[in-house]
Amino acid sequence: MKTVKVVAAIIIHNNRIFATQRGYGDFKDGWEFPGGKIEPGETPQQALVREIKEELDTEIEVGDYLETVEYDYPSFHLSMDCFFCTIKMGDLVLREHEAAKWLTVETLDDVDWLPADKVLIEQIKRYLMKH
Ligand SMILES: Nc1nc2c([nH]c(=O)n2[C@H]2C[C@H](O)[C@@H](COP(=O)(O)OP(=O)(O)OP(=O)(O)O)O2)c(=O)[nH]1
Repeated sequence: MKTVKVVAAIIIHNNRIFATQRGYGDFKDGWEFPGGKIEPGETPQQALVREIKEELDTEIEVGDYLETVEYDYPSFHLSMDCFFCTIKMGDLVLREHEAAKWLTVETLDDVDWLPADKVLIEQIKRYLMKH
């Protein structure tokens, strides 16, 4: 099975996390962390800065690494590096996503996360409670 290498931004602001809803494709309407595929020659951090600029017209600072999610979808294996990020400049304009929400520890479970993301949610809650 082919492996798709992805990087995802857990954007944090005032103790809230930015979740986005996919606007197209196989996972349309699922909720995710913004990001995308790492291109050849890029570090995960460089890919993340590029993706967030493209998708949300915003410059981010990539901070703490959380974990790499390994997940088998029916047609590919996903390997997704996840980093906490903060906003340097920009207003998170939705250029590709159909919706977005700022979620708190209490509301993090309220959206329908993509299957691979579910394992991350408990960890993010713990992180938010510690910081
Ligand atoms: N960005 C992101 N992708 C995720 C998450 N969870 C998850 O399973 N994925 C999957 C969905 C996609 O198959 C892949 C992300 O790649 P992508 O954002 O470049 O996907 P895409 O379908 O838009 O691909 P493309 O049109 O650019 O080829 O990872 C997540 O939290 N964030």
